[in-house]
Amino acid sequence: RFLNARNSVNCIPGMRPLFAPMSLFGAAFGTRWWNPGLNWPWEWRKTGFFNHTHDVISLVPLISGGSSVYTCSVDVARQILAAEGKTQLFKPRWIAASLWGENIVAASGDQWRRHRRIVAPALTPKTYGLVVAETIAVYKEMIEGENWSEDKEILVPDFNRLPRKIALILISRCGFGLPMPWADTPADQSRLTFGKSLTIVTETVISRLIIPTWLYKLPIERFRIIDQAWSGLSSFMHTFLETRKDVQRGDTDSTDEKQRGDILSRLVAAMSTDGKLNLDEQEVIGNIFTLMVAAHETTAAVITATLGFLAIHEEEQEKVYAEITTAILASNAPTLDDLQNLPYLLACFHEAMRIYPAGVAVVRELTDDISIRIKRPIEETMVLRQGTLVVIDMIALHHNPNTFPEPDIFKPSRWAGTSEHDVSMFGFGARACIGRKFSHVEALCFLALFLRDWKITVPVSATETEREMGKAGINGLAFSVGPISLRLRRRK
Ligand code: HEM
Repeated sequence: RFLNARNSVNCIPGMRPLFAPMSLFGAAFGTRWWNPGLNWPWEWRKTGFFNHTHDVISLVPLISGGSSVYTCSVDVARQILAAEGKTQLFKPRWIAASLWGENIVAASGDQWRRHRRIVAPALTPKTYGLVVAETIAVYKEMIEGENWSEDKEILVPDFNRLPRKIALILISRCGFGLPMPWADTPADQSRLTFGKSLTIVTETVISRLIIPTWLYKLPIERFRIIDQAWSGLSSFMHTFLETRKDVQRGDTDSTDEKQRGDILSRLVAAMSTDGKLNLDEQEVIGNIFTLMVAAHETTAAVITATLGFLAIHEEEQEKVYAEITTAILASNAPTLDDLQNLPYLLACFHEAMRIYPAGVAVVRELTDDISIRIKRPIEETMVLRQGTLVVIDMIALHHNPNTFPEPDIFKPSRWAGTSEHDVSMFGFGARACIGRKFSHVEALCFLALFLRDWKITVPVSATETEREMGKAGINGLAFSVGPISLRLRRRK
């Protein structure tokens, strides 16, 4: 079995652990020398890929799980993903489709093209204008909801929960027209709210993929709540869908609703469209869920990381503060145009995302042989065989000293002059992130408001905070910094 598996990855050198990372035992044992576990790209970021001397390695498990090929090279990633849209690349089926229904993230080939053509036109300047307006509103709701209005100085433990809440509210309101409030308390105490259900569901996506469903039926309180969240979320989504269908059929008088043109409107409209741009109900549910998860966890994780780094690096924070006060001086609240005048803040956001890339792996299955040129350990052509599972390891790639010298150091200036379209943390080629602009607008607007009003510091030493951030891992489907505490001091 082992020899066959090794041959399937063309005998490329690499790791030979007992279990594949994405398998029940592999995930359960965590990262050990004999078991990479789910978090190995982070834990071994300094030494992986034979100390970054190899562009491509293989991972062949000795006992269970499939083999795969990993790359840490931007150049190799671009070569592989250049085949996107042709027939050689597929998303593995287990990625997301099995949980909720076919969707833009999980689909391949013509199916993917159909989903992308339906969803992409919903992300327009009108949407981004709404993101700015709602970010300003949610920021105020946060200050009131957290009772900070009168405070001069505040210590916020587990700061990570705030960006998570903000990002969830923003994608719900701006993408799906769901008026999610800051205070998320259920009318009926025995039921979970939509926000709580979605949070639990996103936190348990990976375990849901790995652990058999019958285990959740055991009389264990934690499993009962998880099960309740999954079934509750499903009925919430069907309700949203029915409501929006009524609106589009004209059963309600709300002109606002009818003119919305958001992601949900486009998905629902696709249900009554014939031909190539049609979606069935399960596909609409699949897309709602996937977009909500893809949008909120990623952006939230990077906002937290950005604030963590700026709290540690006061001199960078002061540079950003000077930029913010100049850029939004004229107005009390930033506009979409003002956000273009915050290049250094954007560079800080990108640098935090490079160190903690929220989209942690880009995974494809090859349906045909592909030849690639590699540089390390020697320049040569390498053939990746049909059937190979290829993982573009976004942590190794963004910590590769050959591409990013001194990769552990927070250095926003390294992004100076990079076009925002070329930022590798959002993926490559035809399937690069559809929400890049959404995430930029949301993050810049929130960070500008927050850093304009508060000077942030770390309550423990900088080294200790970096260590807290470094307890990073996959949270739901996004890679995210560990929980951090921040001290806020009002600027004026
Ligand atoms: C910091 C924030 C974000 C990061 C780091 C990020 C990262 C990524 C990456 C690396 C991919 C490529 C995955 C692949 O090729 O397999 C991707 C795809 C995608 N992202 Fe994002 N993303 C972010 C925010 C968002 C937001 C805000 C949305 C929605 C509004 C979104 C929706 C999507 C979708 C739908 C895809 C799949 C596109 C396709 O396959 O055609 N993402 N993202």
